[in-house]
Amino acid sequence: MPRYAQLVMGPAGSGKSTYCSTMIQHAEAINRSVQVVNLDPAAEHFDYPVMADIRELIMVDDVMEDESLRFGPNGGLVFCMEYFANNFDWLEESLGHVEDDYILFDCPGQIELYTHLPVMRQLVEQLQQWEFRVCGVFLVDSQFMVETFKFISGIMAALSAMVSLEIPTVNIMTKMDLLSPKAKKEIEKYLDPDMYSMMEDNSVTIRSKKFKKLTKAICGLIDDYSMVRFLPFDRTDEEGINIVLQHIDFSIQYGEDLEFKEPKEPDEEPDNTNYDDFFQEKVED
Ligand SMILES: Nc1nc2c(ncn2[C@@H]2O[C@H](COP(=O)(O)OP(=O)(O)OP(=O)(O)O)[C@@H](O)[C@H]2O)c(=O)[nH]1
Ligand SMILES: [Mg+2]
Repeated sequence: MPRYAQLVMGPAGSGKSTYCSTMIQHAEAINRSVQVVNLDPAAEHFDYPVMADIRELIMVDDVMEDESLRFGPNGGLVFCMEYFANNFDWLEESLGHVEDDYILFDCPGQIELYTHLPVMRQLVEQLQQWEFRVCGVFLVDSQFMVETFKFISGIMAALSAMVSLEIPTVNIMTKMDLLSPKAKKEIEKYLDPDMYSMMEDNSVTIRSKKFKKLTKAICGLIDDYSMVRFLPFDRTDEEGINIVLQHIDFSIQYGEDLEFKEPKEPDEEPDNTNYDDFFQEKVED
């Protein structure tokens, strides 16, 4: 039986930990068992119960205080994640092996983890070896997405995670509840974007010819391959949260192995319908 995982990623402060705790509450409300693993060695506080916590293995503060290492916060985090990648047996032990597990991994916010460092990919490969079906969930703060160029850079970050991890990914715009009604209307066009027209709308503001060409090529790539779409995430909207969860479940085929219930026989069908006779008559005609 497969197990299921969501890798919750995104830039610092994009709402990863809040997403995890919202999902846990939602899962409880719909009577589903979902658990969270904290993979952020610098996490200070989060308001969900954890199944495992990377800080039991290693903490950024300890690494920074170490006289021989002398790391700052970002170098310290990279060191921690590399240490984690060399000690996956800790994770295996913490996860145990429960069939049909559904686990959210709350990842750190350093963007370099998703662009060029190998640790997240190693984690994905390891989880797949443990029979997990993994879905990437890439969060971007909607507050930073209401302008075309910010939007393009958000998309590029999501794309680089998708390309480097090679797993199905669902992109999410968080903190929708903070947007004004006007900004909400404005952001609709970014949820299912038409990159070509977006580029046309804004090309007046680009002065450099070279930069214009490059931006156009990037927009074309994104549009031609329909690579990035965003789902809105408002933590106060149960229905919206359910839609997000359904998209993720679909991408990892959650529920496919659940027992199928026979549909009820329709009442209106007469008991004495004899299909053999029906077809027999047709043939004879
Ligand atoms: N109003 C509102 N605030 C949110 C939402 N999601 C997150 N926040 C706030 O944004 C801040 C950062 O949220 P976190 O969930 O800690 O973000 P994170 O991505 O886990 O941050 P790091 O782990 O530091 O990278 C917190 O103050 C949250 O309360 C949301 O959907 N709505
Ligand atoms: Mg967090």
